[in-house]
Amino acid sequence: MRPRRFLPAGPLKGRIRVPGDKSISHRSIMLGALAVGETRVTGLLEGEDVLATAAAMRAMGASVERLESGEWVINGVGVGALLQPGAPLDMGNSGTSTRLLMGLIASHPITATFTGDASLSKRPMGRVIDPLSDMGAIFEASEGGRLPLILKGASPAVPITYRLPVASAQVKSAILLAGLNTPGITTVIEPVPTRDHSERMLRGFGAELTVETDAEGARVISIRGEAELKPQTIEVPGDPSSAAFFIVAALVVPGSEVLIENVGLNPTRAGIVEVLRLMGGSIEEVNPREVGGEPVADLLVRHSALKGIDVDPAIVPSMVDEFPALFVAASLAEGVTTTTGLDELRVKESDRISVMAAALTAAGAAVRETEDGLVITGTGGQPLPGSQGAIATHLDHRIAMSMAIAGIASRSGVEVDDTRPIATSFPVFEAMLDELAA
Ligand SMILES: O=C(O)C1=C[C@@H](OP(=O)(O)O)[C@@H](O)[C@H](O)C1
Ligand SMILES: C=C(OP(=O)(O)O)C(=O)O
Repeated sequence: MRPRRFLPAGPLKGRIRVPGDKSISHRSIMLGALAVGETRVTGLLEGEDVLATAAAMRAMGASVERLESGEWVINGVGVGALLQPGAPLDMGNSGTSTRLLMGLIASHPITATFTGDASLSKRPMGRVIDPLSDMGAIFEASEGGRLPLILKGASPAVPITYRLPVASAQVKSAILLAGLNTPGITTVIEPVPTRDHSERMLRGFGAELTVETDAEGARVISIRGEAELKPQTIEVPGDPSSAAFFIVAALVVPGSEVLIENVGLNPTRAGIVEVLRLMGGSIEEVNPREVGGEPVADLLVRHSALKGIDVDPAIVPSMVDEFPALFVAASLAEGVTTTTGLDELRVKESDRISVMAAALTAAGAAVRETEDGLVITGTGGQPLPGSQGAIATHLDHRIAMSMAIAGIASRSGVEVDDTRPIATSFPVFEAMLDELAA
């Protein structure tokens, strides 16, 4: 364990550039590994989760090499040509690697064992095992559909039409990726829209993919299988989920003004910006442009007097990873913030509802946990008292980073029990925070 006490900071000033988007980085490597020829990626996130994806694609025959910081070159094997890995695939802490790779392997004639850390081994895999089994893949999972598990791919796989029972981009993507090497048309029906990076990137790599809206307003996404992918040059935009910690930090620490460059603002990801603005946050979009087929802008964030609000549950999928950071903002706002519809947060790296309730309470915030959310009464801009002992982060990077921000906005600091998991998604987080707060 690597504990650290995050101490109160003066105004945050300056400009930062957050690392590349984690979702897009995973997909760049996976799709590059399936295209015949050389894919070049710049701005790749070199976090542990993405490195787990890179190692897995290497183990299945692709060449995935780092040239310099963020700059990678991938030589793919072609759809249908993944090799059987010689050893178990260690997915570390990464749900995205696990579920998307299960999709890829499900329609290849190979067998793979998936393992992960203590956090990942508690997370539900039934949500991908069910549809991929319908496509013909065979699973031997641990109790409750968990890791470690063995997956035997189907050859040929059977195309399906599947209606997502949970709003999950990982489940959607797993089925679409399985569809890549499945004869015929594989369809996913998505009643609630989730991040659409897979759709954008599959199309970019040349797959035949259509998106329609049905009579009930659900998205109907179809992919034609036995696709041939063409190698691409990809510039990965900055990760809005990483930017969120610094947006909140700049909003809550008096006197702050921070420019966060190159933040991806895909509408299926940008819910946090909308909610913080509704709370009164000053977040200005400077130089809006397109990077790697995604909308991007620099965000100028200034300290603001935040007000509590009722967060509309319809916005949850577009900010599903940002609630821990939002809870910190709510703890420092004036009045009550109510969140509902957050059931999915209970099956992330930790149960982010309970763990954040306990963490913020330990830091002196007024928090009440409900079945599907938190009700937080803010301090009205006064710093949080701070924590006595160490806050338990349960191998969850986003809990650690959120409580670090709570610490800099506290009177006595907040101690986090383990900062190591931060490296799964944002290895330079502490260095950036220390520099801005210096
Ligand atoms: O598809 C993706 O890249 C992701 C989807 C989301 O998970 P779910 O699909 O489980 O909601 C998100 O929480 C995760 O960080 C990344
Ligand atoms: C939920 C997350 O990631 P994953 O599901 O890939 O572990 C996250 O990064 O917050």
